[in-house]
Amino acid sequence: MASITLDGLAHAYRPDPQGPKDYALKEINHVWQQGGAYALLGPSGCGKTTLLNIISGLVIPTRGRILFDGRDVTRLPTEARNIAQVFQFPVVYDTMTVRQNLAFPLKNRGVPAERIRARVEEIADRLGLSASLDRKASNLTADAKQKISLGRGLVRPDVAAILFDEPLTVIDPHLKWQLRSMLKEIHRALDLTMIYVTHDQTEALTFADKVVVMHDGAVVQTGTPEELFERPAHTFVGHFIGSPGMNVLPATVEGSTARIGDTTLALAHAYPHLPAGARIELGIRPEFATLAAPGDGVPAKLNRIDDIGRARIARAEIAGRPFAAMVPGEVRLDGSEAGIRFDPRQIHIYADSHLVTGEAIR
Ligand SMILES: Nc1ncnc2c1ncn2[C@@H]1O[C@H](COP(=O)(O)OP(=O)(O)OP(=O)(O)O)[C@@H](O)[C@H]1O
Repeated sequence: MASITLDGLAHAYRPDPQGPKDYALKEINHVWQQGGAYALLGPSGCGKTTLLNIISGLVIPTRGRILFDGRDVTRLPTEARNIAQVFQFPVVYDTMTVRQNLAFPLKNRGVPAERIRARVEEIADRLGLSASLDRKASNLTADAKQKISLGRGLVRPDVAAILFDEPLTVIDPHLKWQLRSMLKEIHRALDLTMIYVTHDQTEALTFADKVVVMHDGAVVQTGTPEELFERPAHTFVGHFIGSPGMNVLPATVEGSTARIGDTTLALAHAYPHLPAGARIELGIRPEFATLAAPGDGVPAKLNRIDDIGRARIARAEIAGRPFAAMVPGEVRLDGSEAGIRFDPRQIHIYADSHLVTGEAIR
């Protein structure tokens, strides 16, 4: 296992990149700590695969270096990097048994037979494959085949890292949660550095200790699932994580007050140094905004109420912008006129999409 350092890494597919828009991956500096469980999360086209391919050696970056335990591997081919990869679709040898498939990466490296047997049985046990060890892989379901692929990625104890590229795509939805928790257990037990690429926030947040969120070729936040929820560093993180995502409204902020339309809100912090000319927005998660009667809080137009089982969510508009808020049991409204109360401690202020840290109010 190794720590992996991305040092000033950037990549453009075109040969003569001029500005940031020409880069599929904008400059990134990051350290994946040895033994960490990471997710690389972002929508399609944000640059996840490009970054994964740079780590695995399939793509040589336009700029910057990649270091494994301090050793520069930027120009080393995949075979020389000592990493394991698990892809979206199963990669198994159909003519081999499950046992032979799992043993393959170890046999290839000349590991003694007894150690292979013990390791294969351990990994099979952890993935729930023990009963099929001596069956031909060809007769198994797509789920079981993908478990074999995962097993082949996990079987070598000496890899620098294991890269998972959307590994649960073919897995039946009701088995996904089970495999995610298996992977988490395996991570805890085996001290492996794992990087898990996905566009699915549930997969990322349940698997990873640290999530790296990418947007438009750039890393916009790296944090624990709690940090991403409680303090989104970028409005994109607020939107992308959470269901529904964070509400974002244009606002005018002066000191410790914010104006939305004609309403003034008191903030829990002061913002005396907002950058001049920046686009200022206020963000608040639906969990911290509550539907209320007209005249209470910020005026809103209520469109509908969704019952999502654990809660009821008001779908409303504030100053013409969509806004989601919690519906308390006691609220009674006639028609669409409503108010929305904000918890001031949970309001975030953004300048040009980036979080601004407030100061204590004197
Ligand atoms: N070989 C390539 N040549 C040119 N442009 C590419 C190439 N591969 C990717 N791109 C572009 O680079 C950007 C990032 O793509 P990338 O595949 O890394 O994103 P992603 O987040 O992995 O998306 P997905 O989840 O759809 O695979 C996209 O705009 C894509 O069109």
